[in-house]
Amino acid sequence: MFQIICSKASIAAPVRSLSLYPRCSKTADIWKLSRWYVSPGSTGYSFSRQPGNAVSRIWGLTQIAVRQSASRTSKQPGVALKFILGPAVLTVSARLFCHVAHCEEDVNNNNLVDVVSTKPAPEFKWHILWEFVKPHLFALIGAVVLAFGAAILNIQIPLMLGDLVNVVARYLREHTGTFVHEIQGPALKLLALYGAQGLLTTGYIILLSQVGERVAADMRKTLFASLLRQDVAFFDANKTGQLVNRLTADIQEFKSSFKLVISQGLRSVTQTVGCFVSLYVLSPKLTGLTVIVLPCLVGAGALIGSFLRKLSRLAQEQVAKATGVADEALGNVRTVKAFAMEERELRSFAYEVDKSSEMNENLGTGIAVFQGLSNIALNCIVLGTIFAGGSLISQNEMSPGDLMSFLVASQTVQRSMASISILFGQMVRGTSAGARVFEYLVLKPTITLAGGGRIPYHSLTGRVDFMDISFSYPTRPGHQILNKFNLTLPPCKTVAIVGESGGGKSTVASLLERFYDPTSGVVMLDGLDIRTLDLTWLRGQVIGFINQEPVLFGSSIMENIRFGKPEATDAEVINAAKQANAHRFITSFPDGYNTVVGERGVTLSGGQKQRVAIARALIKNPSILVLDEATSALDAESERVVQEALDKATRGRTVLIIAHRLSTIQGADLICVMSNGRIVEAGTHLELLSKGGLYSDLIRRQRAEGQK
Ligand SMILES: Nc1ncnc2c1ncn2[C@@H]1O[C@H](COP(=O)(O)OP(=O)(O)OP(=O)(O)O)[C@@H](O)[C@H]1O
Repeated sequence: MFQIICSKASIAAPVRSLSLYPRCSKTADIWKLSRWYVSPGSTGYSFSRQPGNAVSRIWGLTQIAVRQSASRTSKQPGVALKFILGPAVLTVSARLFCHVAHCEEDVNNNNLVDVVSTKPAPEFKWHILWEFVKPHLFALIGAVVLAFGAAILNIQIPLMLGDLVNVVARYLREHTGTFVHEIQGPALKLLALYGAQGLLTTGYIILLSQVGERVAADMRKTLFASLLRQDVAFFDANKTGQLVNRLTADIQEFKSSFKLVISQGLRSVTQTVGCFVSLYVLSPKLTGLTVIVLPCLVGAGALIGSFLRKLSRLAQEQVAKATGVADEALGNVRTVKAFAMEERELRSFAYEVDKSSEMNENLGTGIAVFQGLSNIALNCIVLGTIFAGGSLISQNEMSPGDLMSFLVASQTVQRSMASISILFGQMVRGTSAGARVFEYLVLKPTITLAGGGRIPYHSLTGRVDFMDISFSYPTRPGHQILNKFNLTLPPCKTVAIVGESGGGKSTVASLLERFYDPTSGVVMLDGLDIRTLDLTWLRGQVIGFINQEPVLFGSSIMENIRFGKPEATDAEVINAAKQANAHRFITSFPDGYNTVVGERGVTLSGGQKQRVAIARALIKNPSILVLDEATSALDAESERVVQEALDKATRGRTVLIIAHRLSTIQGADLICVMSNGRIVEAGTHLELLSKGGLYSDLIRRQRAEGQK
C-alpha cells in the first residue's frame, strides 16, 4: 500500500500521464504504481489496475518522465531513451519520474487536493473459477476434445492438398487412366476431411458457447447476490457504476477470453506444433529458412498489433467518455433544462464525440497501413517460399505437391502464431477482469443478513435502548459521529431527535436499522442485543423506515406498496394505502393501483411519493417506525396530508422521529436534543421550553427564520 497525491494540474489528464507523486521513492514502488490508472470522478478518484505488459509500463513511465522533464526545461531530453527498452530503462525511467514528480510537488504545492490510498490489485483465483466450471465439466471436456480433434485434422489438410497436387502433376507427366479416376480418391478424402473438420468445429463452438454463457450467467447471479449481501458501508466506499461494470463489462470480458483462450489457444498451439513437424518432414532446408523469417514477421506484427489495440482501447474509452456526458445530461435532464444548459451540454458532448471520431480515424488509418503492410509481407513470404521451393524442385529435392503442402502449412503456422500472441494479451485482460469479479464474489459482509439468526419467541413490546454508543463511519474512521450516546425509546411512545445539521441524527436511525454496527456500545431491542437477531426479520417485519426522499421502483403503485410485504393481498395493499392517506389520489388515476410511477417514482408528486412510501412501510405492520425528516421536503399542503397519515400510522407503535422542523414534533412524548454526538437535553416540548436551553434556542432561531 502506498499513498498517492494528485495535483490539481493533473486532474484533467488521462490515466498514465497523470503526474502522481508516490510518497515512496523506491524504484520497485514506482514500478508497482505504473500499473494503476487514476480517473477523477465527481466524488473523488477511482483507481483501477489495468492490464499491461512490462513493455507498455516501461514505455508509459518513460513517456511521463521525458514529457515532464521536457516541459520543465523546454528541451527534448531523453528522446532516444524512448526507444531503448529493458531493465536499465526501467530504472532510469523510474528515477527520472520520481525526480520530476518531486519537482512537480514543489510547483503545485498549494494545489494538492486529495490523498488516496490504493489497495493491492485483486488476484485471479483458479479455485473460484473451478467452482463455476465444475458443473459444466463434461461439456467443457467435450469442447476441448472436439477442438483438439479439429486442430489435428487441420494439420492434415496441407499434406492432403500436397497429395492432390502430386496426383495432378503425375497425371500431367504420365497421362495414365482418366483425370477424374486419378484425382477422385484424394479429392474425396480431402472433402471428407473438410466435412469432419467443419463438424468438429461446429460441435466445439456450440459446446464452448454453452459453457461460456452458463458460467457467465452463474457468475452474474452469484456476484449480484454477493453485492446485495454487502453492508451499507461497502456501498459508501464503492461507486454503483463500478459495481455494475463488474457485473456486466468485466464478466463479458472474462467470458470472451475464457472461450477464446480455450478454443483458439488450444487450436493454435496444436496447429503450430503439428504444422512445424509437417514442415520439417516436407523440407528441412525450407523449414530452416521459415524458422528465421516467420517469428521475426509475427513478432513485428504482434508489436504493431498491440500498439493498434492500445489505440483502439483509448478510442473506446473516449467513446465511453462521450456516452458518459450524454448519460449524465439525459439522466439529469430536468436540472439541465432548469439552468438552460442545453447548449453547454451539447458543446461538451460534441467536443468528446469529435475527439473520439478523430481517434477512431487515426485508428482506421493505422489498421489500413497495418493490413497493407501485412498483405505485402505475407505475399512476399509466399513468393520467397515458391522461389526457394522452386529451386529445390528443380534440383529434384522436393515435389510440387510438397511445395503446395509447405505453402499451406506455413500459412497455418503464421496464422496460429499470430493468434497466440493476440491470445496472450486477451488472457491478461481476461484474468484481470476475472480477478475483479472474484474480488467481490468472495467478499464477506461484516453484517450478515442471517445475523445472530435469532427471532424472539415473545411478541415484541418495541422498547429500544441505545447504550453507550460510539460510532465512526467506516469510510471516515477518524471522524467520530456518536460519542457515548445513550437513548431509550419506550414501547409505543414517540421520541424525536433534533439538533444541528450533520450532528448525527440520521446515523442513530441507521444504527437501529443495523446498516452499520456501533464501534462500541450496544443497541438493544426488548433487552436483546440486535446483533444477535435475525436481520431479515428485523428489517423486514420489525422496523418501518420512511425518509425524506423516498425512492420508488419504476413499477406500478400496487407493486411498490407490496415491496414492503411481498405476500400481501390486494386488499392489504389497499388497506395500507388508506392508512397512508394515499387511496384517494391513487384511485383518481385512470389506471388506479396499476399506474406505473416511472423511474424512481418521477411521475408522482413529492407528497404522493411520500404517502406511497408510508403505505409501503405500514403494510408490514412494523412495531417500530423510524421517520427521518419524512415531511421536510414537502410544501405546507402536502405536509398537512402526509402529517395526518403519519399521525394515524404512529399510533400503537414505538416511533423515532428525526426532524428539522420543530413544529412537527411538538406532540412527541420525548424530545432529545443532540450535540457533539450525544443527547444534551431531553424532555417534552414544554419542559424543554421552560429550561431555556439549546431547544429553546433552536425554536427561536427557526421562528426568526420563518418570519424573514
Ligand atoms: N455514509 C457516510 N459515510 C461517511 N460519513 C457520513 C455518512 N453519512 C453521514 N456522514 C457524516 O456523518 C455526520 C452525521 O451525519 P447525519 O446524516 O447523521 O447527520 P444529521 O444530523 O442527520 O444531519 P441532517 O440534519 O443534515 O440530515 C455528518 O458529518 C456526515 O457528513
